[in-house]
Amino acid sequence: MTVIVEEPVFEVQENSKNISFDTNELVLDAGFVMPEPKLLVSDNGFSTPETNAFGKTFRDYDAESERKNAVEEFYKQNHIHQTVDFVKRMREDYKKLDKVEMSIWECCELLNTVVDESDPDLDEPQIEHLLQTAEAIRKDYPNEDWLHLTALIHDLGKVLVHPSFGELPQWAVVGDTFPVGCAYDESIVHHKYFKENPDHYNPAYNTKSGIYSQGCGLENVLVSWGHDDYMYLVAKENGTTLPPAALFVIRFHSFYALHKSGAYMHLLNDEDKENLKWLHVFNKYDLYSKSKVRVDVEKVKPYYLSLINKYFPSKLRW
Ligand SMILES: O[C@H]1[C@H](O)[C@@H](O)[C@H](O)[C@@H](O)[C@H]1O
Ligand SMILES: [Fe+2]
Ligand SMILES: [Fe+2]
Repeated sequence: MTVIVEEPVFEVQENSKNISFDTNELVLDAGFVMPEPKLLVSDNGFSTPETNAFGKTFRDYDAESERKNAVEEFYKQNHIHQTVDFVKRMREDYKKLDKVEMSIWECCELLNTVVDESDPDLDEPQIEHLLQTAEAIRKDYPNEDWLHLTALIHDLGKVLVHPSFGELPQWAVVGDTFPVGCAYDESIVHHKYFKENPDHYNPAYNTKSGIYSQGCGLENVLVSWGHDDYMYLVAKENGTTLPPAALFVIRFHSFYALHKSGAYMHLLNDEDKENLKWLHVFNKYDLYSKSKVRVDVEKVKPYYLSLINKYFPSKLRW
């Protein structure tokens, strides 16, 4: 599907500081010119902070903090209730997109009241996180406007907690995601609570590949239901012109067992492996831009409105 013009030169350097990126280009047969992420070391890039706004290291689910117990209780509920049946039901219902009609920006504004109970690193309203991520990535990738918009919208699916979107409980909306229908990898946060999930005892679902086959492609894998898959469906069904890598990033950005721990690689196909490179880039900004520093919404709004206009219809079905 993709034609590689130059050898990929991307590599992930987890612990590096002050890294920025340059790009080579990939040409898609669909006509979109897809850049290839390339890692360069420079002094101008986004530097990843050592600690979060609470003085702890990022994604430390065991550190004593004011958020620890609530986050653990969130994952307990999430791990007990995300089953194959539940995911299938949610996908069926939400792919109808019959709940609401609104623009992307209206949806961003709706997130100004939503605080994510699964997140040990942030207790700010979600609109802050969207803008912080987008502005951080924009500095390092000034020419990749599709990536700026991807960052702006990646968490919009969290509106599922809103009454007009079905008012789903947080365990069905936020938090890390993982495949259902096969064994839960040990690297998943608070893994022990899967013992209370009925699928854990189903022999069809509890082997390494479960109901899937080697290399089947993530497209064919059911992933726990939440804001990622929902926003992917919304973007795709409303005919976005964002490139495939953007849809992949939106759909799998919470799948930390894959993009951080390298689990479930046996389910990926070649296209997934290409797209994963952009997800690694994206994750750095998604995670480490979380802070108490606010973005001036009115100042940046015209820029993001122009991107929304470029890649989306003015009103979307949600
Ligand atoms: O708590 C967070 C939050 O819900 C994010 O939106 C999600 O993408 C992350 O995977 C998760 O760790
Ligand atoms: Fe997210
Ligand atoms: Fe995010």
